[in-house]
Amino acid sequence: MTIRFGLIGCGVMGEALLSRLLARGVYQPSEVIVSEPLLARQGFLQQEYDVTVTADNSSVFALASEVVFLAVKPQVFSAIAQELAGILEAAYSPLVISILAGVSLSQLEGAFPQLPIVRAMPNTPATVGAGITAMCLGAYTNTKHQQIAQQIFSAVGEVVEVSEILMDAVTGLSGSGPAYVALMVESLADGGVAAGLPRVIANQLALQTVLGTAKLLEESKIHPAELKDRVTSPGGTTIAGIAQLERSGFRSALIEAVRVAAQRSLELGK
Ligand SMILES: NC(=O)C1=CN([C@@H]2O[C@H](COP(=O)(O)OP(=O)(O)OC[C@H]3O[C@@H](n4cnc5c(N)ncnc54)[C@H](OP(=O)(O)O)[C@@H]3O)[C@@H](O)[C@H]2O)C=CC1
Ligand SMILES: O=C(O)[C@@H]1CCC=N1
Repeated sequence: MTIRFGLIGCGVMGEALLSRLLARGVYQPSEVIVSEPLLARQGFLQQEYDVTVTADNSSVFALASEVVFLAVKPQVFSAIAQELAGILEAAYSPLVISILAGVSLSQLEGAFPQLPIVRAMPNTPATVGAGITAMCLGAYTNTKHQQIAQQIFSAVGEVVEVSEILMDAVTGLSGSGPAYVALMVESLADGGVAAGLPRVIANQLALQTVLGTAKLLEESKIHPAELKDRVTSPGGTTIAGIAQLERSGFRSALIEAVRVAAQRSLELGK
């Protein structure tokens, strides 16, 4: 079978995408080639997913007919672009999808001249099919490329299309956001332990509180402020907790976290 999908860099996000694409049957293992530098990691990926594995990024470009998906760290982007520059003319003209934080369409189009490019920002809940991806389309893309990217990211969750100028803000919010939420779950559980709960129970209560609240907001479509008001009894426990959160700058901390992460995304592309 022809190789249709090439993945350059199969770490946390690459593997999350790969496993779901295979599980959903978007690509068959025989249609996929993956490049990874470490022998041990190559062995694992080959065994686990039965895909073709290589250490040579140029083979990915030479063999993948439909999509080349870049999932390396932004810091190695220029090295990879240099490495691939020589082979681009001889290869197919695959759709290049990049999930590299901060790396712009113009940088990608400079590295892969005339190729259709999609810049995207998924997030780690993609691993369980509950991610959200924002994407924007490069100058050489057409409807078919848009559909391919939609199909790939739909396999791991929701997809929104945004203009490129918003991609750094997306990165600061939904790209990095799972880490903020994980920190919150951990801290809520720690608070429970501080208040006397056994750790296992505290972890379960914290996780389900975040999950349940997200589900309630999603299904009821009520504004978060309204939900907060519904929980907050006059003179009760919740308003005491909220007053403390406000004294500690909780909202401002989250607003600044997203803003600073967006700024960092912008810097990573420089
Ligand atoms: N983690 C996240 O939540 C998200 C990450 N992203 C973006 O996804 C990209 C990947 O992030 P993440 O998966 O977390 O990072 P990882 O470090 O987990 O994955 C990157 C992988 O690329 C491999 N690699 C390194 N150099 C090369 C090379 N020259 N050729 C091929 N493969 C190489 C690494 O191998 P080794 O480890 O041996 O160096 C590693 O397995 C980043 O650009 C990031 O901005 C986007 C959305 C969310
Ligand atoms: O921390 C990072 O740079 C990457 C991008 C978004 C999530 N992780």
